[in-house]
Amino acid sequence: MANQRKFFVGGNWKLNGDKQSVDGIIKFLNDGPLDENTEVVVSPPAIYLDYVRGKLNNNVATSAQNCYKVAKGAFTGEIVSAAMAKDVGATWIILGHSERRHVFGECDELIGQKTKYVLEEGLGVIACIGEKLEERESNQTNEVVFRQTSAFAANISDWSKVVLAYEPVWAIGTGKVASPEQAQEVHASLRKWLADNVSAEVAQKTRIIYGGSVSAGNCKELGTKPDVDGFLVGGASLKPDFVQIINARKA
Ligand SMILES: O=C(CO)COP(=O)(O)O
Repeated sequence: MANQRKFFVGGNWKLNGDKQSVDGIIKFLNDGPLDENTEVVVSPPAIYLDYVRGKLNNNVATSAQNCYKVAKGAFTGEIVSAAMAKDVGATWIILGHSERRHVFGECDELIGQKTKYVLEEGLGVIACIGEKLEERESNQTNEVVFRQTSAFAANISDWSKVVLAYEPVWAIGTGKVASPEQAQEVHASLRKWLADNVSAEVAQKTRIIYGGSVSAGNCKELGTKPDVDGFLVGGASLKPDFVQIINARKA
């Protein structure tokens, strides 16, 4: 029996775009057509969240790429809290992205605190995990992704608001996509981890999406795997190819 999980495709724009290019992305998303069976979320740089929400059709949700762990206060230079993202119409926050962990030094503890706060604000969390190349090569993939998932899980009371994004660091922005078998293997292990450590129901219902060099060319095959419930897309989400990725499961 096919699973009941709705396919989920997120576009993480990272630190890219200006009003002109953002208008181009909004146009191809509004023109679509987008598969109604796919939940679509785009994550512009925080400064464009309000602008994008104002122009984008309602069949695409918006997300911040990160946020601080409290709603407001004396945190000069922080760019967005979940409360502020919510105020401009966002419904999701990406947390624990590889670039937050490895470029900006965010640790599991801080990511966990952010997770708790975002869920308390009533927003969804796209919870990112993934191993580095040397960790994969020394057979530590499961150990790393289980540790990262566990730090999220300790702060999650309602898994219906969470999508788990497996993004192997070696595949991000490199053009080296995980094979469908590699993605399926880790996703299946993560689902088993959820069954063993959270509950069978959460394991069955939680979307586990794949990120790392997803393209119009490789999305269909990845999307045939039973535990791949969608994608988190970087570079290709800035191009019209993103529509093909959203429609990956359409015949
Ligand atoms: O980091 C990613 C999405 O969050 C993946 O980026 P790329 O699709 O550019 O490899």
